[in-house]
Amino acid sequence: MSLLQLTGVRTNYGPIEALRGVDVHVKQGEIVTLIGANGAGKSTLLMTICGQPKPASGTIIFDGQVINDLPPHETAKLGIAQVPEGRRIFPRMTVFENLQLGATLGNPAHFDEDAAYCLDLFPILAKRRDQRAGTLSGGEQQMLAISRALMSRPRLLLLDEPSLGLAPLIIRRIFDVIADLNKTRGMTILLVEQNAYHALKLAHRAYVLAQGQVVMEGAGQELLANPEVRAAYLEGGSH
Ligand SMILES: Nc1ncnc2c1ncn2[C@@H]1O[C@H](COP(=O)(O)OP(=O)(O)OP(=O)(O)O)[C@@H](O)[C@H]1O
Repeated sequence: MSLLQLTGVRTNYGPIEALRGVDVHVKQGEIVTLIGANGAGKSTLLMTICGQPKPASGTIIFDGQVINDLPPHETAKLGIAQVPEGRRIFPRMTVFENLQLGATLGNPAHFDEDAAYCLDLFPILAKRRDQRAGTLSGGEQQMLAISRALMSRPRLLLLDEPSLGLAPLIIRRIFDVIADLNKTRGMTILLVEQNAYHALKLAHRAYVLAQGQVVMEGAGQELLANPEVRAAYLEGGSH
């Protein structure tokens, strides 16, 4: 059974139909990637799962429960954590305070262990522990955003364009960590990426979204080798 199952999901912004009947599922322990051009609806899909905006129709089931009508704080309580595009860390708070905030939904008994885990995962954050988050580089902020999400021990991690605007070396580190979280912690991950090469390489399965609809799906490696995918999303890209 899938941990997450979207069936016929439609999401509108007023007259704009951002999702037009999307079927996507994610099984426990999988990395699933969504790729697609700007405006295809990828971010809307992640946000709809979290509860804002709400789907106009269709069904979203998480661990056997229909979550269509749940607001973001309720989906977060169920174990869905999102690292949004643009990171949205708290710039005036320190690195450590950001981690503390991320842990508010978690079990306080796990705090020390989880903070140590994150600071070990990204040693640069340990160095910057008492520094205001707004003074970090883009890559460090992304590492903090991922760490903050991990502090609640999510059952499903949603990552929206984690490589956006980062240098190639940092991108590699971020993708290594995503792979490692999945391998060593069994973390289930739904990843939205413009960087299709890295994202498809990493994914067990992937979907291509265009104009609010799934137009292709398959194993990550299969889509990576697909001539249409290569022409549309890979050739000329930086990887
Ligand atoms: N808050 C909003 N209000 C109105 N329209 C929106 C809003 N957010 C997104 N849209 C529109 O919904 C459609 C899907 O946008 P979305 O951001 O989900 O796409 P995306 O695939 O994530 O693109 P990008 O890679 O540029 O973030 C686009 O037509 C976009 O202009």
